[in-house]
Amino acid sequence: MDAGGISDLDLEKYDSDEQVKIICLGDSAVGKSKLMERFLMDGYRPQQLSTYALTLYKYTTTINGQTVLVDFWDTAGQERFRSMHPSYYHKAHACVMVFDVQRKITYKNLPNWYKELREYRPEIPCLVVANKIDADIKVTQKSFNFAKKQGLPFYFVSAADGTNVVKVFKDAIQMALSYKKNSSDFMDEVMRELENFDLESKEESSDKEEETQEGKPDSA
Ligand SMILES: Nc1nc2c(ncn2[C@@H]2O[C@H](COP(=O)(O)OP(=O)(O)OP(=O)(O)O)[C@@H](O)[C@H]2O)c(=O)[nH]1
Ligand SMILES: [Mg+2]
Repeated sequence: MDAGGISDLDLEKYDSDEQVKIICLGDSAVGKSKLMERFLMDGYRPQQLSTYALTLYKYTTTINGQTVLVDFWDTAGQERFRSMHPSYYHKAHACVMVFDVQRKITYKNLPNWYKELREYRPEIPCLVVANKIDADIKVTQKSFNFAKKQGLPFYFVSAADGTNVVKVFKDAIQMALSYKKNSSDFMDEVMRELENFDLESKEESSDKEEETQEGKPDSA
């Protein structure tokens, strides 16, 4: 894999018709990287290491005779940070949100990830993915209602044996493309405008004003 240069992080490119950006969210160790690797290389190497930096996985496909370049964005250690840098969401066209069926807490955290996603990208398609079903196939009989409640597509998958992995990512690409075609540029325009504001000013105004010590003489 090429190391990639700074141009890989040039977000302007996502304005062109044939490029889409798909992000992946979810707690640490749910299998985000393994799912992408499975899809892209159609191989699976169990590995304990987690990814500590941003990884861009590049994928090229042809849809309706048109070449489409897909960038899958993967980042790691998300659990520790609880939230992502805004540029991770910027100009994303679809999101794959992953939890681990073997660890309930990763399912319980989905609403947090979803809330943050919607703060930055109110409209993009979001696919909910229950990973690691190979470890216990019976979990597919359990109901995970979060996706249904939010009206999101839901998939049982396994990066280990490949179940539904291609389906999820192909669907994600399709949805990203149709989002890009059909969404009015209006929302992106608004987001761009908002980003010109100092993001912190939002926080300041919602915080209670700190008491100021200024001008107070030291009491001796
Ligand atoms: N049994 C099983 N194990 C899996 C599956 N997918 C991933 N794993 C294992 O789960 C662990 C975490 O997988 P990663 O892909 O590194 O998880 P991640 O979500 O990218 O984690 P961070 O990079 O830390 O955010 C690894 O040990 C994988 O081998 C799966 O489908 N089934
Ligand atoms: Mg990872």
